[in-house]
Amino acid sequence: MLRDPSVDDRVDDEIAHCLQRETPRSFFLYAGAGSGKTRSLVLALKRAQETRGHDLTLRGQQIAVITFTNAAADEISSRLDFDPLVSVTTIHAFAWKLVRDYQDDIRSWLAAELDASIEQLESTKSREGSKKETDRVYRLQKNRNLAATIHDIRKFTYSPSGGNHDREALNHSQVIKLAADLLTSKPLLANILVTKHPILFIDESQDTNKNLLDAFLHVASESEGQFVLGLFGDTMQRIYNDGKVDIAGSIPGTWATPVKVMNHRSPRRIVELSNRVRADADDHSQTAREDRGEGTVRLFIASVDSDTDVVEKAAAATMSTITGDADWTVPAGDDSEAGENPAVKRLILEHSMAAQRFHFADLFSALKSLPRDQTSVLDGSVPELQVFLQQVEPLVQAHQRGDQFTVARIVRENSPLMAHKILEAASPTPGALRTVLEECQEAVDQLINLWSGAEVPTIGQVASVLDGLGLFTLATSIKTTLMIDKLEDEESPAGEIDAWQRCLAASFDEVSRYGRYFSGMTPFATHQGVKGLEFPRVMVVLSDEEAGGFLFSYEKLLGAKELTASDVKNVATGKDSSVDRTRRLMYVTCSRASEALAVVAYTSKPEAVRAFAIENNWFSEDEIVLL
Ligand SMILES: Nc1ncnc2c1ncn2[C@@H]1O[C@H](COP(=O)(O)OP(=O)(O)OP(=O)(O)O)[C@@H](O)[C@H]1O
Repeated sequence: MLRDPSVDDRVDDEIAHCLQRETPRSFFLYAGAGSGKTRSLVLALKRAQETRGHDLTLRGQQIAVITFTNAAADEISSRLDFDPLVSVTTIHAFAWKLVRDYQDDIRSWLAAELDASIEQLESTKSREGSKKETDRVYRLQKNRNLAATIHDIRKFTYSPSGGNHDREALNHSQVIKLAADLLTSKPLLANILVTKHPILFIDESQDTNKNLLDAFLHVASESEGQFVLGLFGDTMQRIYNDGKVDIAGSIPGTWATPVKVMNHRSPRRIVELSNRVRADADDHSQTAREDRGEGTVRLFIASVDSDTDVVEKAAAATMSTITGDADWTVPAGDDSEAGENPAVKRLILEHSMAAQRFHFADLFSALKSLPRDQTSVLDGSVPELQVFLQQVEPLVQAHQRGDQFTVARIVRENSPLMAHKILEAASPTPGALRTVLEECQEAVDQLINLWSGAEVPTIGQVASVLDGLGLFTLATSIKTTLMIDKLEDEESPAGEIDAWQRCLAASFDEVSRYGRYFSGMTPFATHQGVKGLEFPRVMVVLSDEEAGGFLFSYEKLLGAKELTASDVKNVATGKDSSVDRTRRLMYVTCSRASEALAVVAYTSKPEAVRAFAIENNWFSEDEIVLL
């Protein structure tokens, strides 16, 4: 077995060769988890800076890099000392920069899109009065209005950070589709791309929008010898549906296809498990570095109806005993709960599983029932809750640690009461100001008083006190809910108010926990959210029942549940099946661990999962613990 850590250095040399002016060649890098793809990407850019920087700059050309997130773009730019030779952007920003000057083309494209959409909406009527039908009529009208006036729009706009809903603003998916369509249909635009950016790298290419990726592949094939398209990524880590299935199968024979084999992140046992998980999807197998050691993996199997706190605590304790690493458990005497042990990253499939484990489930399920777009609920930015998260919570905490300076600052900066009282005092003499401060202090005391009993107050109790005192500004929906509560309306109110009533009935602790979870201050992360990251101790929690989705099924992957007829059909026709998707997710999660890995599987058939794990050589008998 090859275990020389520098074995993949030749891959970097091969990529550097592809970038030379005399021998430009597109390439697709085959590289699995932890193989140092980012390092190879940055190294390639650095070499291009040295060999071609001067020449490209003279011609006003730039190397372009497309990343998956803004954070990744910043990281790469900073590693290159923000050299203007390299333009690093997300896909949306790149697409818009490419097309924004072609306003007439944008207009014709949008007009054609609208016509197609109108035609489709006209031919798909639903039942009169149904939500679907109301929605259809609304969209039809909106599209007809826009189509009728599109020629009056002087300039189309787009903002990668979103938020602009004006008539002339394009949305995220339109910008991607527009760029893809124009790149394939307008040779001029493709020429401009190639002239401006003779080298284009795409990071995380497996999750890059398939239409746009196909457009870049088209440009690369038309401009061979003048343009280098470099694809980085790992097909086994494709986790969004937007990505292109089987990129590897679309790579022309003229491209370079270097392969990295070393995993620099994980110890031998974890690399071996990742190889096994991957083996049924393709034949890429990795080698672990000698100096990463042996590492530990365990599969804990529990029945679906188990108490998750008990199971996961027991799994962590067992990991601690086996590895001799005390960080798997919270030390005795530490008052943080087991679920909050920051040393163990717990990977859950859905936010609701974190809500359950981190105790904000009542609030979260109430928020999820709000009849609105769920984006803010699922990223922690629900506007109505910000007063609790940004004002009440820090104020109470500052008070509890005796930091009156911070309490005063929060009130001064945020309280309408303070501003209002100062205005009321006709001439703000020092005496009048003192009175204002005393009144504010009284309001703060009343708020703090809610925490003096044995019980933490509910969100509703806090809101009610704020409402009465005017200390901080409450959102209208919360004020309305409080008012309805006061009226003691006999009829159960529907929809939004009902959801807010349930939110207000939750303990204030839940809102703090909700805030901490979404600001990344807990050990929980979702399976999809940890792409690209690594942690020493990882606990992967598999629980289809709790996740409640239909896209993934660990029960099917682990042999506890039969494939459905459509799964069988998908497999037979080479289509992506739920087992394929789940296997990729399992590969991503397990390969995050750099020291030890615990997989906790909740299943309806513990024995079947155990048999599957042993038969497929994922885990040996003594690596499996039935809980
Ligand atoms: N040649 C190398 N020598 C030493 N360490 C390396 C090397 N390449 C990468 N590493 C280290 O290995 C780890 C994994 O690297 P990196 O995160 O870049 O891999 P990746 O291919 O992007 O992984 P993934 O696809 O799993 O997110 C990092 O800690 C990185 O610092």
